[in-house]
Amino acid sequence: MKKFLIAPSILSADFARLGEDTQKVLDAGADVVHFDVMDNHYVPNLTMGPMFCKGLRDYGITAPIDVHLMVSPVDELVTAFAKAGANNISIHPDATTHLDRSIQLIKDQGCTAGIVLNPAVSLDCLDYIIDKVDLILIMSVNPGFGGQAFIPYILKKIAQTRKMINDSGRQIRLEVDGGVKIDNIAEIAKAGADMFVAGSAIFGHPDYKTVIDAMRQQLATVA
Ligand SMILES: O=C(CO)[C@H](O)[C@H](O)COP(=O)(O)O
Repeated sequence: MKKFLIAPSILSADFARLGEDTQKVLDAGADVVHFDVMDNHYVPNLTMGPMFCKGLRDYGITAPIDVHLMVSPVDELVTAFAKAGANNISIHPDATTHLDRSIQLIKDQGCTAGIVLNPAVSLDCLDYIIDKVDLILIMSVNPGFGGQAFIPYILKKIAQTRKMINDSGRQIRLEVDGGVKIDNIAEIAKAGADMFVAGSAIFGHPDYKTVIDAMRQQLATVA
């Protein structure tokens, strides 16, 4: 298993050329496609549905697609995104009435399952669900928009989550999303993250490879 994964958020990609831009960021060395789904209900923005995910597969994108559902309710879209080619689907505990059932639904659809915690949402539910998830996504901005600043108190939350994962003895990815840049990625990794979503930092630069290489150089300094 690769130690660190870089997952560009295509929320910041060129939507008029989504397939081409996604392939370009993968060719530049990205590991995973991070796919942000917003419903203008759970979050105040509206983005992409399952047809976009299928469109990327039809275009020829073969990399893992990591779907972050910022929607409520979740279950119908879980099924639709699994059919559309998602590999991982992550959901917010406060967006579904029956979290355990929704996590099981993701797995029954053949995907890995992630749980996402907004900045001020407690880690408490992990006590009950950690044995069933493959990924924990810690939001380091309030969800809804790219280009926001990393919230500093999240570093402590990442460290607390890392301890819970290590104590569980399970292989669980610890993903961080929001305000990840070249100059803070090492600090976020030192706190315990091993998967990094970056939207504006990568797609806002004219040369994606330069940013991804610089991020990997920073990660190489972390033991
Ligand atoms: O989920 C998100 C927002 O809800 C985005 O993935 C996230 O904000 C990444 O964008 P950036 O790297 O520009 O902060």
